[in-house]
Amino acid sequence: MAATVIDGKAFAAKVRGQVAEHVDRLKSGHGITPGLAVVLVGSDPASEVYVRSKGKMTVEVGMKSFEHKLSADTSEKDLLDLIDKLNNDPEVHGILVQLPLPDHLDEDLVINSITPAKDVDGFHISNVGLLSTGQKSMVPCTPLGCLMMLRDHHGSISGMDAVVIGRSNIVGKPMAQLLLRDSATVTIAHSRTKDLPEVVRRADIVVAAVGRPEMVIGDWIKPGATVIDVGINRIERDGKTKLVGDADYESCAKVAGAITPVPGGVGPMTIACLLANTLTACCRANGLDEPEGLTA
Ligand SMILES: NC(=O)C1=CN([C@@H]2O[C@H](COP(=O)(O)OP(=O)(O)OC[C@H]3O[C@@H](n4cnc5c(N)ncnc54)[C@H](OP(=O)(O)O)[C@@H]3O)[C@@H](O)[C@H]2O)C=CC1
Ligand SMILES: Nc1nc(=O)c2c([nH]1)NC[C@@H]1CN(c3ccc(C(=O)N[C@@H](CCC(=O)O)C(=O)O)cc3)C=[N+]21
Repeated sequence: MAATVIDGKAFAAKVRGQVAEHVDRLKSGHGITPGLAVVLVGSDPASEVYVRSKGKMTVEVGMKSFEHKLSADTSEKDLLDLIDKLNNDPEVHGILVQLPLPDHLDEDLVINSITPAKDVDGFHISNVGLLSTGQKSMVPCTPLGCLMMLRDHHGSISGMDAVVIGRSNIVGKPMAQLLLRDSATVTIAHSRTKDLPEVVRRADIVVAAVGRPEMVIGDWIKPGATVIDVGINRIERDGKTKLVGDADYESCAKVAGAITPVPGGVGPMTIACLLANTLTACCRANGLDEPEGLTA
């Protein structure tokens, strides 16, 4: 049986529709417009495309979008000054600093200078600590998007065996925390994991966040398992540039019960969750009820 394709693009459109309804209500009922500031340092073409599409969708759901493009040689002080300004700007409810930053900038220092309440990426140490202790926090967008799709597909993931491949601070680790919070039995695999195929074969849920094109193959997948493919890799094939995930879609889809495609899976959900987090941040900042179903 071929796997069910989890349509992240359609799901993301639905989430953005819900966000837009809430934004409407905030505007008409309270005279408040949520605002998202995105900071891009340097001119990586892939990042520029991504920042532009975020800006477009931010405006589409009725929010204010503030884009700050800084040159690649921006000093740490100038970047920190900008973040300080955004931290204190009442029109800005969410701040995202596009990663990775150029090498001369200290990523941890920069991220931790964002006011936790405006940290819509959920990368600030304070949000990381809150999430891992089960307290209310800002939840990282990519893992949140993955969790929404898993909950939607399975109803509950309680008691399921989940393997997360990758242990980065932005995807792997927060993903594992969220799966654990929903009572999955979680294994985190990484480059030092012994016999990765065997570890993956035990999983009812496989989240691939490795950054290696089509590394996870069908032979590793337990029949009927759900494959969530976080990978975004641009590769050359037949003289064309192509976007592929960290899972080999063709072979995995033959064995899995459900799978997310690339493009059209986790990526669009990430942006939808960024908008949902901005809405949540705006509601919290104004002492209003948080939108239901849009937070973890
Ligand atoms: N769809 C979306 O919205 C997003 C997609 N991405 C994509 O997700 C992927 C992962 O991103 P990110 O977490 O930032 O990547 P990182 O490079 O920060 O982390 C990759 C992780 O994969 C592990 N790894 C690398 N090679 C292997 C291997 N051969 N076997 C097992 N584990 C391995 C690394 O292990 P170790 O720690 O031991 O080095 C590391 O923990 C990328 O393709 C990225 O483009 C990222 C963010 C958002
Ligand atoms: N502070 C920070 N937060 C991030 O969340 C963050 C970041 N930095 N740096 C880069 C990564 C990557 N990322 C993506 C989000 C959406 C798509 C996405 O929408 N992808 C489309 C395709 C886009 C295309 O065609 O290029 C899809 O998968 O369908 C991709 C990648 C967020 N990241």
